[in-house]
Amino acid sequence: MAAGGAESSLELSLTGSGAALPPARSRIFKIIVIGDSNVGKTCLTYRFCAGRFPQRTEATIGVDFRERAVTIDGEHIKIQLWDTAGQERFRKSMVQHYYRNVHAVVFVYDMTNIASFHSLPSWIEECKQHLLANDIPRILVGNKCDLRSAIQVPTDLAQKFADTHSMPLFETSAKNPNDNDHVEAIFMTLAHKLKSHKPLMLSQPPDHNEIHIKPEPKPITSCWC
Ligand SMILES: Nc1nc2c(ncn2[C@@H]2O[C@H](COP(=O)(O)OP(=O)(O)OP(=O)(O)O)[C@@H](O)[C@H]2O)c(=O)[nH]1
Repeated sequence: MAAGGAESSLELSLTGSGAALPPARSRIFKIIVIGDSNVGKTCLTYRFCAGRFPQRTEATIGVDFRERAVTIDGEHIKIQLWDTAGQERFRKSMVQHYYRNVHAVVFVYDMTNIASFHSLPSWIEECKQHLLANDIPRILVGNKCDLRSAIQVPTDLAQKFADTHSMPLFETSAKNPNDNDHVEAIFMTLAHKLKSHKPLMLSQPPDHNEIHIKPEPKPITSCWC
């Protein structure tokens, strides 16, 4: 899906008595997902927003945008995941757009590819260059933990890196259906954090396809496979 549609609007709804009332407002959280090409950014965002692993993916060009409505503690919230291109040649023209009005950042590496882990400092540097505020929540996600025999990034190494950069670490798999809940918990943990931070409020009519999520998923710092 092409980036866009993030604008919000305030509409009026009618009650049974005919009186016009504004609909409930919902906050929108914009979360960007960044990391090397092929680490599984598209699959992770798809898993959270569509509830399944995509049958096939192609390299993201520029940025893709997926959205899911959730309810946390009775509040309607829209979680927008901006799935960015990992390949430099597909990023250049878009990069300044997706760093605008960001509420949280998800750094992703592939647990079976040490090079994607070693690239993390350059992704952190890119965030700095785009002047992201220091207090924006950031998390680190090691993906593809289902490929147990091919793991190249040990958990203790990743945990050390996460600690150094004050980020929680999550190891998971977008592919393994048993890990579905865990991908869910990662993004819901972020949403809970953002909700308590009370970032920019945007007006938005409630969504009919809303999915209700139980509150307070536990942050976990080890593999969920
Ligand atoms: N085994 C396994 N494969 C995965 C997992 N997540 C993604 N993949 C595979 O990894 C490849 C790349 O996945 P994408 O989601 O397209 O990667 P990306 O990070 O979005 O790549 P770019 O768009 O180029 O930045 C695909 O072949 C996926 O099927 C996972 O959790 N486990």
